[in-house]
Amino acid sequence: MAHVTDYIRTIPDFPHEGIMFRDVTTLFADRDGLRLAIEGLVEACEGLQIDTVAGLEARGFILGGALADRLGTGFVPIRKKGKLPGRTISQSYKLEYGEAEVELHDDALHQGQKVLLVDDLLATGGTAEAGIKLIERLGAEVVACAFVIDLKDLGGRELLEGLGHRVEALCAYEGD
Ligand SMILES: O=P(O)(O)OC[C@H]1O[C@H](OP(=O)(O)OP(=O)(O)O)[C@H](O)[C@@H]1O
Ligand SMILES: Nc1ncnc2[nH]cnc12
Repeated sequence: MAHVTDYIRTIPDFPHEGIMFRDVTTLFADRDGLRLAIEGLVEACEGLQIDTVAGLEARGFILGGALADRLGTGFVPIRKKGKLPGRTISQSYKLEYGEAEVELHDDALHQGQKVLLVDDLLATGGTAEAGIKLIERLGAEVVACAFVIDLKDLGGRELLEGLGHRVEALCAYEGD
């Protein structure tokens, strides 16, 4: 039986020397691959009590929109700085190959709302942690963080679990 890793391409030295870039465009482009990813995430998150799905730009939008539809919720985008038109809150963070800032509309979530946070890939966990901070600053609660890929060597799972969060991932890479 096929696995999501069958559809994920590795491109060495992108965007910098030494980075093994796990490219999910080939997963998303294939109808069986995309379905495997969405079905896997639905299965991993089934039974969770959630009110909405939040996705991290950009690849988390592709998965998050489909997942929200399948789980019967709306979708809230957490965007890179300067993209959201309304009043925002923002959070800066470090990632495997740089620094960035993400934003959330300040009325996108409300007190007590239960949120599933989705992205394609967990590396250092910096992006997800920034997303969690934004969600929590609006008084909402992150019920779980779901990813297709866990880059185990980079410690993202330990970071998020250490903060008390449930982490779901469909596949892992280590030992690059
Ligand atoms: O766990 P971390 O170390 O934070 O890294 C993971 C993040 O890095 C990638 O996004 P990237 O910032 O490259 O943006 P993109 O999706 O817009 O390409 C990936 O899609 C995650 O969002
Ligand atoms: N190695 C990697 N491949 C793809 N996306 C990433 N985001 C952070 N690290 C990454």
